[in-house]
Amino acid sequence: MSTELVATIPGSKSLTNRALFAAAAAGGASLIRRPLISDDTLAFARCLRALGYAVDDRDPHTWRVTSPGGGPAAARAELDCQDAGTAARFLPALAACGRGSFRFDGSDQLRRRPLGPLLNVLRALGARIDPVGATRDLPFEMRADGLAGGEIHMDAGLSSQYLSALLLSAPLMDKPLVTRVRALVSSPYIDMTIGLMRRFGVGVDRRPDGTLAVRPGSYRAADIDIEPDASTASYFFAAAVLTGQTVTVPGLGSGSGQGDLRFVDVLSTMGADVEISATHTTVAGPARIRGGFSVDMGDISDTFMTLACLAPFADGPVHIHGIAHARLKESDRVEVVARNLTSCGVAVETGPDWMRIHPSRPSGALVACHRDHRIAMSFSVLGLRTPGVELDDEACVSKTFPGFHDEFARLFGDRRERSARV
Ligand SMILES: O=C(O)C1=C[C@@H](OP(=O)(O)O)[C@@H](O)[C@H](O)C1
Ligand SMILES: C=C(OP(=O)(O)O)C(=O)O
Repeated sequence: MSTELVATIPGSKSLTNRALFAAAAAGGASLIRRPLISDDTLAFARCLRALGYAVDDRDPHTWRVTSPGGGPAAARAELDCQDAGTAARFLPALAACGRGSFRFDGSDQLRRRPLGPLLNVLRALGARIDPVGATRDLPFEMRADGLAGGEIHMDAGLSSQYLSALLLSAPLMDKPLVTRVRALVSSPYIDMTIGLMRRFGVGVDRRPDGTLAVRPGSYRAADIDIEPDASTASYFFAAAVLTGQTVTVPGLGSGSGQGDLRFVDVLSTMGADVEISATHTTVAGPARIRGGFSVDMGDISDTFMTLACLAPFADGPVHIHGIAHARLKESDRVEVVARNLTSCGVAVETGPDWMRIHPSRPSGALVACHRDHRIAMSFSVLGLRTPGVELDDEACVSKTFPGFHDEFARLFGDRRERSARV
């Protein structure tokens, strides 16, 4: 019989950091309710403070951002983006709208991630950006004197975050910005950016030729609620499928602005019973997990690892494609998932932008997380039906969900008890 479990999922990282950006650029006081409190959002808030914005994150339920509006007031700042891709992509575009010298850096992991296409556009719009030392992108030194706007051409095949950064900063530019991009990956995040900007009073025109246009103007301070993180919810929905239970996530429903909620469509293909209402999403695990399908996860690549850890239990192979850009995240996720699945005795094949997982009976292994929160959380799902799965770095989940292991254990039992039951 299926037990109904209600998961408490913290706020969306992507919405929290976009809201922080817009609130900083807006004149007045904005309230961000139920923000995600994790390494990535705290790093973003600290960087905004370094740029001269007042971000009060003392109340865990409601963050308050107070700003005169516009680009940063600071004339000099050192920005440590830590591991946060959103900080390293969005904040250079904000800083470039100010006047001053800004040095950007991040962790070793972030230094390996590409920024080139975005930095080249910022240069073309007026920022001077020089690498520090022999590195490719981060760390770099920026001399900012405002951004001109105008029409830009960019390749967004490595990350959609470059385009989100330009759209978010566009109202602060001198002239209208028109963006013409090729090869856009992770496109639902652009819809999220446009939706969030609208909530702060800024419109983005979608033109029939596929370009996006934003006029100079002002963000309006807002009071917004952050919905639970859909990528994080994927581990709990996948756990429902693996354990044959029912998991509900309140607050994540049909009005969600997060593309990763589409992960539940993949679970439905696997036989799960899925209900998305206005107020919640519920996934009930099937009696048999169906495989034998191919799925393009290019738009929702943060959830491909969740699927890869569920796939060995399906009754046919699962082919995942469109995930080349997932090699450029916290780790080379295609490679790291394949190696860890292989260590667990799962038959896997990979190519440049795909992975095929064959039905297997996984066995326990020490999972190499590579400081990648999603590797830790995805393999925790595999561990629900695999005794002896251990993570070499449990703490790396703090990038997006510091309380992950507690919430997982509260719903599905402690790992050792689970192993004894399997
Ligand atoms: O804009 C965002 O908030 C994000 C966009 C995606 O990155 P890419 O566009 O690099 O795929 C996603 O993987 C990341 O977790 C968050
Ligand atoms: C890719 C991710 O993060 P970011 O790009 O925001 O660092 C992620 O959270 O999986």
